[in-house]
Amino acid sequence: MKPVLYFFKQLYAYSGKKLHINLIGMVLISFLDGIGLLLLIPVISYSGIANFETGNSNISKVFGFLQQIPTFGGLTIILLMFLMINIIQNLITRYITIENVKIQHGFARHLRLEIYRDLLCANWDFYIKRRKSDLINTITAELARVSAGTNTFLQFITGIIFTFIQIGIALLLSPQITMFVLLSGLVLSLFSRGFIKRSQKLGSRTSEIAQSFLAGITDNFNGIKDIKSNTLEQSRMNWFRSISQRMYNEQMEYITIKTASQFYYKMASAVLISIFIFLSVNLFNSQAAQLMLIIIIFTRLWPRVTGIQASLEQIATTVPALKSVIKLINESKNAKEIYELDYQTIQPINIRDGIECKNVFFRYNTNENNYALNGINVFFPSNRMSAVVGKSGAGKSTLIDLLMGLNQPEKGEILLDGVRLSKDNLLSLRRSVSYVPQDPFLFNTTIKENLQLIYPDATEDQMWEALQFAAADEFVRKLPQQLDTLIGDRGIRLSGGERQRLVLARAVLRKPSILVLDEATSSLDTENEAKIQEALERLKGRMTIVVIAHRLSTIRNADQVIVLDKGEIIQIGEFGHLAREKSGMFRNLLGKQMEAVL
Ligand SMILES: Nc1ncnc2c1ncn2[C@@H]1O[C@H](COP(=O)(O)OP(=O)(O)OP(=O)(O)O)[C@@H](O)[C@H]1O
Repeated sequence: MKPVLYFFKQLYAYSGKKLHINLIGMVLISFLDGIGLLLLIPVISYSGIANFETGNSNISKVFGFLQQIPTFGGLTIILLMFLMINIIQNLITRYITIENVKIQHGFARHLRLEIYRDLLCANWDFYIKRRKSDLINTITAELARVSAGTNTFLQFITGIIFTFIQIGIALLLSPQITMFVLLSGLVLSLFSRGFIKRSQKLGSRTSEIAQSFLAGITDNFNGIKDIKSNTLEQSRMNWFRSISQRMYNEQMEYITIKTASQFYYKMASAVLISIFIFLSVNLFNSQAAQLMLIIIIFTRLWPRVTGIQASLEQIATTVPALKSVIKLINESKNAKEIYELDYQTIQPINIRDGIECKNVFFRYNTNENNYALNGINVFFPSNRMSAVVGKSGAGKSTLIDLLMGLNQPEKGEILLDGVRLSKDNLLSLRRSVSYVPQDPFLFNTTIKENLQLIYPDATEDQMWEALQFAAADEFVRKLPQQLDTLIGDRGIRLSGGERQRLVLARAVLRKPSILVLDEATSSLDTENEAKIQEALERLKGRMTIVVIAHRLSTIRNADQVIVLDKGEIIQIGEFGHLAREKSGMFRNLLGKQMEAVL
């Protein structure tokens, strides 16, 4: 129940006045509905089907005034009232339906925006601990279920209000019959708790299957090349078949529970009404008028009771989705690192002396003993090129993630010109960094728009200059529409090297003061690598460059080379100097690469 309350509070905070107006509208409709129902009685009386005796009964008191009106006029008045009530009732119903949909979708949009903003503002650690497909699933499928749940919840409130007012009217007409219906409803609701529990369990399974489905599909298309080249189609098809079957079973189970509970209620209704009529006629000698009332009250009140039950079951299936959305909201809020998205006004940092790692320790999992970085002390001088090398898993990417403030040291500190890197200067640092990752990201749009992504105000001349720097101008000129050429999903229409050069051009376009390259030249041929090397050489005095390189030839001109092994710095110095250290790992790495080339 807690998650439902949480969302109700959120919904209330979001819709406020609108929800009040809707509630008043619902009360009005219920009253009008009740009056319409009451009017049926004199109509029946006039028609002569049954006679509601005058006297002391509640009904005769309500309709006593009608006796003053001549028969023909009375019926006309009643029918006109009936018509008016129906028109007003339907107009309000239409208004409320539209307003409820507005509340439902408006609330979903509000939640979506909030969650997306929180996700964008969450730190890197939040992302490395989660599957991307789970995040996608929560903000798409689970949120859609929450939105549908909001609708059910609004229906539930409507149901409750209607029921209470109908109960009031029914009590006015006949307290005994109403009490009987209510007691029966209560007894049945005790039996139906099982349905609600089963619905909730089913809802958890729905969430879990949807999560696995999206994760599997995402992996499938991300790894389609591997699937094709390793003939894994058959096994993927088997996986797909099995998860589709689970989805089918789950839908079938859902409909089985739903129809079972509805069947149960409808049968109970038929049995109860039969018993009641039987008892009324045989034991209490009720008249036609009373029997009419029994049927009217039963047929009006009972569907409300079953409607509430159906809404409760549906809300129960939504609870797991509510829980996972709440979890995501809380976790992303706890991982907040950006407090104001409009950070264009934040000035980039201009590093004068350099960036220093002082006794830095970092591990990905604080429950484990393994440190990815273990007591790192190093200085990256400004406007110089530093290269980080080491075997796979040595901690190179982790180190530059810390330099960019993506992760924070567990112990020790990162100093920018002597000032500790903290949340106060984090965005200034990020605004001065351009980063080229191992697996660079290109949008499925034109080259121009991909370049503008980093620097929206760039002129075409500046773009060509950046492309030339990255040795990418030649291939872009050869493309049919040059800068306006569409490059396909994630740049798939370009070769690996072309993609890398384009991303490099994008990185230098905004002339950052810090350029971080993670394996940025790994897909380049020797000729283009040499061009990049020259370009980096030209930039050396103008920006601080940090390069991770497996291909050691790229960093031949680096001002300092940092050799990492198992999270520790084991060598540091100039390329030539390290190359001459006979027992050093750098020479070893270099030797292995030379062997590979030969
Ligand atoms: N997200 C993560 N969660 C847990 N451990 C991680 C994570 N990323 C890296 N590690 C671990 O931290 C250590 C350093 O990894 P890192 O990626 O920094 O190495 P690297 O030198 O950049 O390797 P490579 O050259 O293969 O990219 C490795 O032992 C790795 O398994």
